[in-house]
Order: sequence, then structure tokens, then C-alpha cells
Amino acid sequence: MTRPILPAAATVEAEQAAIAGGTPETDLMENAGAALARAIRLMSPWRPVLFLAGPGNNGGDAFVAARHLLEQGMQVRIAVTGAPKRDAARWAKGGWHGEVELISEETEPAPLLVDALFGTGLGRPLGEELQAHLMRLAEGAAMTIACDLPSGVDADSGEMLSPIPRYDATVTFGALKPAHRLAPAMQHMGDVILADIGLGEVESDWREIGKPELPAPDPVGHKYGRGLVHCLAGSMPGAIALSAHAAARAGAGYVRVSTSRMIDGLPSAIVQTDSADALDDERIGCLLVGPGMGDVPPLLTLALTKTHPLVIDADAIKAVGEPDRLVGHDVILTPHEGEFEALFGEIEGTKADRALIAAQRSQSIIVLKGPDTLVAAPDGRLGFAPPAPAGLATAGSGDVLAGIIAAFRARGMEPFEAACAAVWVHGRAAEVAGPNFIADDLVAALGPLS
Ligand SMILES: NC(=O)C1=CN([C@@H]2O[C@H](COP(=O)(O)OP(=O)(O)OC[C@H]3O[C@@H](n4cnc5c(N)ncnc54)[C@H](O)[C@@H]3O)[C@@H](O)[C@H]2O)[C@@H](O)CC1
Ligand SMILES: Nc1ncnc2c1ncn2[C@@H]1O[C@H](COP(=O)(O)OP(=O)(O)O)[C@@H](O)[C@H]1O
Ligand SMILES: [K+]
Repeated sequence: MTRPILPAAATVEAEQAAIAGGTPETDLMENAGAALARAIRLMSPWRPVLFLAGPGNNGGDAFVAARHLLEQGMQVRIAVTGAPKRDAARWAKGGWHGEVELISEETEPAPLLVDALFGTGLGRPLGEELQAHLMRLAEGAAMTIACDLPSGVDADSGEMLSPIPRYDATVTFGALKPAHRLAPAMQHMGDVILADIGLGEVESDWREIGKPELPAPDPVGHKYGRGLVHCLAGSMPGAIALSAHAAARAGAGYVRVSTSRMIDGLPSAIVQTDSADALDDERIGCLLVGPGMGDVPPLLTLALTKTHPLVIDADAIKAVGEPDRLVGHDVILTPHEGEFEALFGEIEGTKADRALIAAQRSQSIIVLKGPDTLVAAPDGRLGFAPPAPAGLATAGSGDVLAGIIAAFRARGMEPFEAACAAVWVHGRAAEVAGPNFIADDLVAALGPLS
């Protein structure tokens, strides 16, 4: 199962629906606090804990968790910003019979800090003083855990409204929020643990990308049944060579490259051809254009005269011109931010909003790459990549991703599913490849993952 992701307003709606369905808000908070306490005990069964509790329900969760931990014999302190302002939070505070400190210079750090100052209700940057206390107390702790979200993070955009520490873990409730998987906030979250608090099955078109189920080779199938990927080489053939190699290692049964001159270093299993007819082969499961295309826009034009499923990457994205040129074609586009802006211009909104608007305009699957890669479909589905090693910021790693997508598409996967699966495999290949890998090492790591 992939984990659902809900923006802050939709989270409130899901909570309201549960309340309307007969689950009191205090039950949701009890479940959230109990889950937070369980996560704390699993991660750190003995460290004395300091909870920082804010005025809203995020702070309420802290009072519930603190009660559970105290009952289990742990050393627990709570420091607050002031009195609770929400009914459920007042109820939670009422169940706490220990002392309550006011957050100040006098507040001593503890080995484990739990930040329950603000969650989805954060509306503005933390005040300077409070922010300084948060930093100081986090620095003084051996381990830090955020309740729902690190305080200072905008739940929907992943922006940091004020600086936040780096947490070891973040425990969230019901569904992930976009910020758990968007930069820059995602780099501060540590492990993101999702707790069930009784909202029932959370429905969302937005999900974290999980381990894919890749189609197994048909035991009586043939090479074309496993997918024929056809690549168009341009003026810098090294890039398409990486893509073609990646497609082959990602399980395509046949990989072919159209090129006017022999490309050195390609495995012999990859066929090189200069025949124009090769493009009319009906067995082509996916046509890939863009990596190393250079300034040769006719290659994209040629690709768009064919009806094969397409992956359009790199230089070819910039050559598209107008997004509606792609409408009516079966396209997966794989821009990084620069290529995205070149094609779609500046679009207002969060990264999630922008990816979805671009998918609508082009009627294509958009893989908007970066440390927080998103996969958007015109029907509103949105996949958020789990964190991947920053070593992926290396020349040619995007070419490898394009090749994997083409292989999965040619193997018969639906375009959105193929793109999500490829993003997942690409990230795991980077983990397997170890530190300081080059794009070729990513290709070598693909076999066992695909
Ligand atoms: N609503 C529910 O049913 C549930 C909510 N839960 C928790 O409730 C949280 C959301 O609670 P709230 O909506 O009360 O929001 P928060 O607890 O995030 O905080 C909102 C409060 O802080 C104030 N505030 C916002 N930004 C501030 C700033 N920079 N400086 C000072 N004050 C600021 C607001 O005016 C408001 O009073 C979630 O993150 C989650 O932890 C959980 O208990 C599960 C159930
Ligand atoms: N800091 C990062 N953390 C994780 N992944 C990253 C990071 N930076 C880039 N990536 C990933 O690396 C790949 C780079 O692709 P791209 O920008 O097209 O590079 P190139 O053109 O050199 O191949 C993308 O899949 C992107 O999501
Ligand atoms: K918090």
C-alpha cells in the first residue's frame, strides 16, 4: 500500500467527516497522542522527554502522549507557549496531572525533545524568541521528534516559514501532508511515521510512491512482449547511450537506437540502426527522444509524427514550444525545474499545484524532477517520491531515469504507473550504488531492482 497524502484543508475535512460519523474529536486526539507515545517508546525507550506544546491541537497531542509516557514510568516534562486555545487541547491538558512549565530561557533541555508547538495550523513564522528556544532545546537534545510537522513548516508547500532544526523522526496522523515529501522541509523530517487515528480509509489521489509491482516476464513470452524501446540519438550520443543501457537493464526485451554514426561503448545487445523505416515498427512499445538531442528539433518533430507512446526528456522538452502541441499524443515528460519553466513558463502555486496544472495543459504525464520528484497525471493523480540520495545530482542520472521509464512503459505499464515505478527504482538504485556513484553505476544497479 502506498501512503495517502492530504493538504492541510483536506486533512481537516477528513477529521470533520470522522467527527460527523460519530468519532469525537477528543478520540482522534487520544489516538494521535497514544500513537506519538508508542513511536517515542519504540525509538527511545528510556530517555527523559521534554515536550514543547503550542496553543492548538498539536499541543493537545503532546499532553496525551505525555500522560501515556508518564503512566509507563518515563521521565516527562511539558513546556508550553501559554494556555490551550482549542477545546480538544483543553481536554487533553485536563488529563495531565504533572507540572507545566512556560517556555523561557530557564527551560532546561532534555535528552529527547518532542516538538508539538504547531502542526497543520501554522499560519505565520514562529516569533523570534520561540524559534530561538526551539533551536536551543533541539541542540541540547540527543534525539528530536516532531509531532505531525516540524514547527515552522508550511504543510502544503514544504516551505519553511522560519528556520527549523533537523529532526530524527516525524510522527504524522491519518495521512502524510505534502510538506513531508517536498523540499526544503522534507530534508528536516527524519523518518516519517504515519499513525492511524481512526479516520478510516483515507481517500486521496495524492500518494507517496511505494515499491512497484513490476510485471513478471511471461514464461512463454518473447523479447518483443517484454517491450521494444526505440531511442533517437542526437548530437551528443553519450546521453542516449545511458538511457538505452538503462532501458535494457530495466527489463526491456529489445532496445534499439536510431543513429547516423556508431555510438561507442554501447553493449552489443543494443541494436544501432540508421534505417528511417525502423521508426515505423509497430512493435515499438515506447519511443524515447531528448537525452543528448542537442539543438536538433526535427528529431522531436519526427517523434511526434509517430503514434508510439513517447518519453520526452531533456533538450526535446525545450523544443516542444507550446504544451498543447502534445495534446492527443501519449506522452511522459521528464523536466527538471529549468526545462519545466522553459516549456510551461512561471506557474503560481506549490510544486504540487504546478505539476498538476502542467499535466492538464499538456495532457501528459509530468515527472517534475528534483530532490522532491513529483509525478502528475491530467486526471489529478499525484505521486510524491520518497527521499532519494542527493548523489543523484550527477550528470546523466536524468538520462538513466528516462530509460527506465521507457522500459516500464514498453513493458505495458500504464503511463502514470510506469513513471512512478521508474522514479522509485531510480531512487533505490542510487541507494544501492553507494557514495559518489556516476550515472553508469546507477545502470549497473538496476538489474536486481527491475
Ligand atoms: N483536528 C483534529 O481532529 C486533530 C488534530 N490533530 C493535531 O492538531 C494539529 C492541528 O491543530 P490546530 O488546527 O489547532 O493547529 P496547530 O496546533 O498547528 O496551531 C494552531 C494555533 O496556533 C496559532 N498559531 C499559528 N501559527 C502561529 C505562530 N507562528 N505563532 C503563534 N501562534 C500561531 C493559531 O492561531 C492557532 O491558535 C495537527 O497538526 C495535529 O497535530 C490531532 O490531534 C488529530 C486530530
Ligand atoms: N538533491 C537531490 N536529491 C535526490 N535526487 C536528486 C537530487 N538532485 C537531482 N536529483 C534527481 O537526479 C535526476 C537528475 O536529472 P537531470 O536534472 O535531468 O540531470 P541530467 O540532465 O544530468 O541527467 C532526477 O531524477 C532528479 O530527481
Ligand atoms: K510540531
